[in-house]
Amino acid sequence: MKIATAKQMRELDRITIEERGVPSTELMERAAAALARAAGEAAGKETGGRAVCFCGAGNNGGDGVAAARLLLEAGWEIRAVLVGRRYRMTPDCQEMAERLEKKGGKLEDFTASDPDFAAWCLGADVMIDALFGIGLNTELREDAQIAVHMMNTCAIPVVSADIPSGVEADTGRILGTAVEAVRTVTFTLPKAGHFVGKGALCTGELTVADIGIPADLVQGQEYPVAAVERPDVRLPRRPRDAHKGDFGRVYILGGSMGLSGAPVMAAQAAVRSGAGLVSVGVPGQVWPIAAAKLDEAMVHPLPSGKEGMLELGAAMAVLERLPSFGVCLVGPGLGRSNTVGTVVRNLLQETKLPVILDADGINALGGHIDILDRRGCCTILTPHDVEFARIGGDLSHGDRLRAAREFAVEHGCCLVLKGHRTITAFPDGTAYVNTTGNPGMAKGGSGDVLGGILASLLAQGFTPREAAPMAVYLHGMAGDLCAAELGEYGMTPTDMIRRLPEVMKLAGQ
Ligand SMILES: NC(=O)C1=CN([C@@H]2O[C@H](COP(=O)(O)OP(=O)(O)OC[C@H]3O[C@@H](n4cnc5c(N)ncnc54)[C@H](O)[C@@H]3O)[C@@H](O)[C@H]2O)[C@@H](O)CC1
Ligand SMILES: [K+]
Repeated sequence: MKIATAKQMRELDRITIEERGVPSTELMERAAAALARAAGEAAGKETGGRAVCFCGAGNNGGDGVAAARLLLEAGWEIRAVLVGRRYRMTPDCQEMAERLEKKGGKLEDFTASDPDFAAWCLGADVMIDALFGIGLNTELREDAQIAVHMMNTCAIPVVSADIPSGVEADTGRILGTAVEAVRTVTFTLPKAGHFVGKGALCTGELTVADIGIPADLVQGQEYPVAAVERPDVRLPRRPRDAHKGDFGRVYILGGSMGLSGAPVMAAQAAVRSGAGLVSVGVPGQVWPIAAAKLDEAMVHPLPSGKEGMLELGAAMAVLERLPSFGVCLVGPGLGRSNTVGTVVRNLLQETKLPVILDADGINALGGHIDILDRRGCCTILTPHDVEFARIGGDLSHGDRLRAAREFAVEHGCCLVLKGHRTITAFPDGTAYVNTTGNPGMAKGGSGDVLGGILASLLAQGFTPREAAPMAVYLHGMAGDLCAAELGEYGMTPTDMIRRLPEVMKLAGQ
């Protein structure tokens, strides 16, 4: 699903109002209707409930005031409070306050210390958060912070208008504090803040309401960022006359003494996600272990030193084999040493094959990012935050989406920034945010499984743009199946590999 920026939303609203002649209050009424409906659903009541609406002075507040009126008309007891200055109210917010008064309601001033109001709130069925939407641009001030605190500390469901107040729409950063909603009703298109950063944790269940922005306008814009959801992932039916050569050859370079499981898991994941042939190169000392664990994948020993890590000669041995492969995954369990780093860098410089760099494969680029820059062919990096920092990624501003996109553009690579809501960014500045996965996947070995799935999809002929977001989604889906069956604590990456056939089957339907 496409994701719009706050700027794009403002522009869509503006054109609709100024050029298409749709009154802004009409848009607001539709937004309010969706909001009021969601509030009723969250409360489990169509009528007779009690709702508190916290409204800001901007148009997000206007949505809240209008929703309060709609609930009042539907037989609810409501209290709507203005958190902000009356003289700052936008014309549409004022208009909605007048419409509320005409129906016998009132937009009161929010008084944080009013015990009667607090007591009334405690008896509410639902709270509506309409403090700030896409217009939020600075940290919340004290009165707004108190209102957010009230919403977050009462055990009453909160429904947010457009985006939980306090969440920065384009980044998901929290500006001071933010509402933790059970539901968010956004308008026209979702925003990045619903999916990334802490904003993703505040959003609750997200619904997107059509408020009457003309479809041609919505479709006429380019949206560089999208969320990957179930309908976006579809595996084609395999040709009936296919043979194993049609589904590609994956080469995996990994393993070291003490890290023999990583290349094994990557290879098993590659096999389980459909690769035609999988070969694994590991240091000689690790070879008997890896070979004993792998049935379908073919394992061969590479020159290795005393510590069970690759020796310099490994680079040439691998390079001789690579021409018959479609993709090379470098890194799972390689370990860190100067020699390993040199082997990885030699490979990157010499092969024209698409390379996925994971784990210690990424670490080998620390201080040598020029090698990535000079690679004229496809390189996909799959770092977590620490690995990302080692190769110069900057997350200090808290905007993961921007960091990933900037890195991919600057270095001309595909970057898969792993974590909650993994981001996949491309050199043209586009990016995808994943929506599957759970904390049960935060275990050693999980990344090896992702590397294997990604290598497998690339070998099967999917382009990096197709393969990377899809691999991340399928990996998360396997994790979600495990969490549902086994729970987040006990599930393992090996369990995820076992669920891959089911995941691939579901994605093919
Ligand atoms: N006609 C339109 O443009 C529509 C707008 N809609 C709603 O309007 C929202 C956008 O409205 P606005 O642009 O008025 O902005 P908001 O209502 O999101 O924010 C209100 C205003 O508060 C000020 N502000 C920003 N940060 C602040 C802070 N920390 N403390 C105090 N004040 C702060 C800003 O000047 C901003 O304009 C959307 O999120 C959506 O909910 C919807 O009603 C649909 C139609
Ligand atoms: K809001």
